[in-house]
Amino acid sequence: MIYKNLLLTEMMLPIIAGDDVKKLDDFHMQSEGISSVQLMERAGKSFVAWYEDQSFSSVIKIYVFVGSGNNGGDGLVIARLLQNDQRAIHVVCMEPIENCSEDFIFNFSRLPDSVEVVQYTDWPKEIKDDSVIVDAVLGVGVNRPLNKNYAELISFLNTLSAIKLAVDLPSGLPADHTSVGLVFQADFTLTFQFPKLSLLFPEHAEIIGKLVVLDIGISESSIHRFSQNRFYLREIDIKKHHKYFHRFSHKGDFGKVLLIGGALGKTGAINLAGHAALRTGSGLVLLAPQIPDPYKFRPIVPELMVFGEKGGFCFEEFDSVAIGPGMGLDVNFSWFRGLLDQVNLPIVLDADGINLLSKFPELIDQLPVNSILTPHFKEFERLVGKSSDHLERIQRATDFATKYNIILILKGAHTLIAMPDGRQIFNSSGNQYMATAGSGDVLTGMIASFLGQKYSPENAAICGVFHHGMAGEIASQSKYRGMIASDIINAIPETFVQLEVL
Ligand SMILES: NC(=O)C1=CN([C@@H]2O[C@H](COP(=O)(O)OP(=O)(O)OC[C@H]3O[C@@H](n4cnc5c(N)ncnc54)[C@H](O)[C@@H]3O)[C@@H](O)[C@H]2O)[C@H](O)CC1
Ligand SMILES: [K+]
Repeated sequence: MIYKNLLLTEMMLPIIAGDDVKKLDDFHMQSEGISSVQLMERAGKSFVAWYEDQSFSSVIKIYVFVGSGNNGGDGLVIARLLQNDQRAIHVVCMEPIENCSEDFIFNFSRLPDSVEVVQYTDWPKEIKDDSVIVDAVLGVGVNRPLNKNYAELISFLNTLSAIKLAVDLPSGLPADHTSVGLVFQADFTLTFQFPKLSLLFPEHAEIIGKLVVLDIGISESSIHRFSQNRFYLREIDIKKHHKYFHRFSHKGDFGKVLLIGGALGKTGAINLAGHAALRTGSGLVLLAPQIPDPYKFRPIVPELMVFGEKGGFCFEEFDSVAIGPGMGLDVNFSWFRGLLDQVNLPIVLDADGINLLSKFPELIDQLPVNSILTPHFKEFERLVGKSSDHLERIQRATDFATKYNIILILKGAHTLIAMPDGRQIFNSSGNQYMATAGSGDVLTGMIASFLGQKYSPENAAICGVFHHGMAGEIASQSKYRGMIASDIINAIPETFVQLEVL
């Protein structure tokens, strides 16, 4: 355990390396006194429990493809548990049974006669579109490129429009790094206990489909023994990162936020950030648009105030400051350096605030400790250079966060929060509909709001990222691809209601 200052209860679900899964299973089995067959049974059961809840559970034909290891063993448990009078289950084995793992062989012997079994080499390669395909060929044990039969099978399955489910990992996908080869293309990936790192990579979006993490009863304390520095942020983690207010709390406790940005033509950005800050609970929000006559600026809602005074910002009057949304790059170096010189509390830096750091890298060192940077991939690339893949990108994010003692939020699907102590936290909330103009400005406003409410920078980052994703999920339930950033803002209050953070 490398983060000794954190209690187990303060930590999130660790994402452990594929190579450690076997060690984790062994440790768990020893400490809980259960056998590997029992653990495999739990994996199969959790898969089937999920399956029976899906709209496609009424499909009659199910094909289960099994490899020689324990992923294949899981497939056999699934085949047995799915079997009933209404369904026809076909198991296709990639290897001769005698070459398979012990637990595979045991579960093979438990298959009921009603399950039809065929060797891949004898299989006629026919599947109707109204079938379900369960891919239990390879899991975390994949250790070499696919041979001819495996490649042929996966290429064929990928052409079909049947519903495709991957057990633990889409076959062929390595657990911890980017795939370069052929991989099963799933509609759903049902992964056991914790998401494997590669399931969080944008390169694999097309092959993972919808990601579901199934609990198979391995305790978090067992998983923590193998934890390195990667965690998965889920709904159950959020409550403990929040502050609570009481009847006697006053406007000051909820914080006074200053948002600097909004050049001509881009004032919407601070409007969105400001509105989001209010909806996140800020007491007072002032917008400082970077236009010739700030008092001509019309805030999006009357609760927003405008900061238009000449002669400096008096940062000590504010509980939090965010710089960047819509600010533009037409900013002079000494003005920007002056801002960073004056401010002595952690700030949020977004968009053009980050682009300015790329333009004037000598200012990176001037960021107050624990400041929060929220780049998307392109802004991050401008800051640190191109990464060859997501694995390299997240490493660079961590290097940056530790080197400069800041929190770096790398926005995207499964947004990464890179902490200055080296932890990498991957977010679970959010969806594709959030990729819309102004979504990032909303996040900035939310994080600035939590900072202003005197959350620690770490908690402000965690709560901001999670609530933002959750608000996106809520808003998209009725808007789908027509969702806009303002819809995300309007859904923020509902996130607090659903999480019972009141
Ligand atoms: N705690 C858990 O998450 C549990 C996971 N379970 C499942 O077990 C697999 C891992 O099983 P393992 O036997 O270690 O590996 P695989 O089944 O993925 O594959 C190993 C098998 O395949 C051969 N192989 C490797 N690469 C290739 C290739 N390119 N082509 C052909 N064959 C290949 C290798 O030689 C082995 O023979 C995990 O993913 C879960 O699904 C447990 O059931 C419960 C606990
Ligand atoms: K699989």
